[in-house]
This record gives sequence, structure tokens and C-alpha cells, in this order.
Amino acid sequence: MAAMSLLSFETPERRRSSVNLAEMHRKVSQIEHDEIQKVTSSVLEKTNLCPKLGIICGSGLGGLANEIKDPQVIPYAEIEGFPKCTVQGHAGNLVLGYLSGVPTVCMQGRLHFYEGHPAWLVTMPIRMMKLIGVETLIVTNAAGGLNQDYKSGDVMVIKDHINMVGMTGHHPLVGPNDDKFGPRFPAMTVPYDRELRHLALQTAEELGFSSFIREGVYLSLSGPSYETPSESIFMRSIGADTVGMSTAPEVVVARHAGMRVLGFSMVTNVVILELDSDAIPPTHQEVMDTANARAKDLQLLVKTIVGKLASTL
Ligand SMILES: O=P(O)(O)O[C@H]1O[C@H](CO)[C@@H](O)[C@H]1O
Ligand code: HPA
Repeated sequence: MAAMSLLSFETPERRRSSVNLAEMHRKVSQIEHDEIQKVTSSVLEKTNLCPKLGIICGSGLGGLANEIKDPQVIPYAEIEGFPKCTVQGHAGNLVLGYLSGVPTVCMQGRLHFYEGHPAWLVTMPIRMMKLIGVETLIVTNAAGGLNQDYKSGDVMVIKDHINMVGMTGHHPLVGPNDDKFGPRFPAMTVPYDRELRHLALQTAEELGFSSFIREGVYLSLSGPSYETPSESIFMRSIGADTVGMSTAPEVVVARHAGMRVLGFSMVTNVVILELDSDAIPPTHQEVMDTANARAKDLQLLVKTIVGKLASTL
């Protein structure tokens, strides 16, 4: 009887539907490939710059793009196939030019999963960057401090991440692997480059930033709701120091493509771990205001690090 019911799982319909699923993945993968090519061609039509460095600006951190010399600003709306930015604090421009002398492409505004984009599309700009020559990526984000020693306005050098969105199946590399970018099973043993992290910490010290610089682990959620106290206690207990709704998927795709990555979390609010707390709940306005208040320091830090790296990029 048990054998019968097991066998009955294998119906012709089921066989057909798994074939269809594979076929659907293949078609989706072709669409992804075509979309990335379209976006890349559209960017290349608009610029002669060959950027070596890519930067992604987090919520309220778009001012970093203003540090770029001889800027060419391309609104995402003018790039064929590039989705719109719908989140406040994400201007939605690609800024190309020179940061500390290094040819750079900067995303002034990122794409998020909670905006309704599938994981591959959220990370599509990383592949576009790779195709136009980028080998090193600097990511920044606004994040909640789960580590209760952290204060609003602290800047954390990301030493590792927990890709919780990816762990729930919304992983940007799901589907047929595109060998042109990287292997089927990329290692994530050292997602954030050791030398770059060391350089970031050393530079922060030289700039007199020791009182607010940290090093820790970032956890990516899908959002858009902020976390409950019990979720926060759980995330802290598994080793996360900051939490946000971005970054890890981008970094996974960058590492898959062999890029070196440096990441910063700007702590914009301290996450509430207490049940029924009277503390003021987080808002996106608070996130942006805090990010803006500390943005200049992060800009100086990134600019100085890039200046030190200039001859090696
Ligand atoms: O990660 P970034 O884009 O910096 O922004 C963070 O701030 C927003 C929430 O306030 C979310 O988008 C979260 O991810
Ligand atoms: N949680 C999630 N994402 C965030 C937070 C937060 O507390 N602050 C800024 N982005």
C-alpha cells in the first residue's frame, strides 16, 4: 500500500510540470540575460568611461556621488530596461566620473526586493558594472543596530553577512548558472575583502573616527516591515550586529563575478529588543536624517580609502 502511494506520486502530469518548471527557468534565464545586455548596451551608448570601481549608495547616503569629479549623471529612467527607484533617499541616478582619480560608476540609489523586484533584478546592476569593467565594489547601507553597544551614527565595516533573504529561497543566483559571470557554486568564505577591511579600519583611525567606527556582521531581511522584538533577539543571537533590507544579495552576485567587495553599514537607529517597549519605533525619516547627519564622514572615509587604492585599481 505504501509502495503504491509512493508510486502514485509519479504521474505523467507531475513529470510534465517538472519539465515545464525547468523550461520556465530556462526562459526566465534568457530574459535575465537579454535584460542585462540591454541595460549594459544602453549605459555604454551614453559614456566612454571605463570604470574600475563601483559604488552603491544606501538610504540617505547618495551624497557620496557628489564627490565624483567630472560627473556624468544618467537618470535610471534614461537607461533602457533599468527599473525605477521608488524609495525616498534613493535618487535613481547612475553617476560616472572620477573618485580620487579612479574611474568610478556610482549608483545613487539601489533596488530593493521589497519594491517588488525579483532577486536577480535587484542585483542586475552589479552584473552591468562587471560587464563595463568594474573589479572592485564598495557598498553602503543604512541599518538598524542589533548590537546594543552600537549608537546611532556609528559606521560599521561589514566583515560578514547573513543573507536571510537568500536563505528563504529568494537568492539572486537561483536558475541556470551563467558561467560567463562565475561558477554554479560560488564560495562565500570571505565575502568582504580582508585587505580592504583592514585598510578601512586603519584609515578610519587616521581620520580620527575611532569613536564611531565598528566592525561586524550585517543581516539582510526582505523588509519592508521593520523587525519585531522577538525577530531582533533571534537575529542578534545568531551573530548579527546590524540589520537592513539590502546589500547581501548584491555582494553575493559581486563575489560570484569575482569582484573584491568592501561594505559599510551606517547605524541609523538602535533596534528595540524589549517587548512592549515605550521607546520610539523606527521610521524611514529617522533613518534618512541620521544617515544624512553622518554622511560627510563616511564620504571622507570612502574617498580617502579609494585615494590609497588608486594605483592598484
Ligand atoms: O539598505 P538601504 O538601501 O541603505 O536602506 C535601509 O533603509 C530602508 C529602511 O528605512 C531600507 O531600504 C533599508 O534597507
Ligand atoms: N531594520 C531594517 N532595516 C533598516 C533598519 C532597521 O532597523 N534601519 C535602517 N534600515
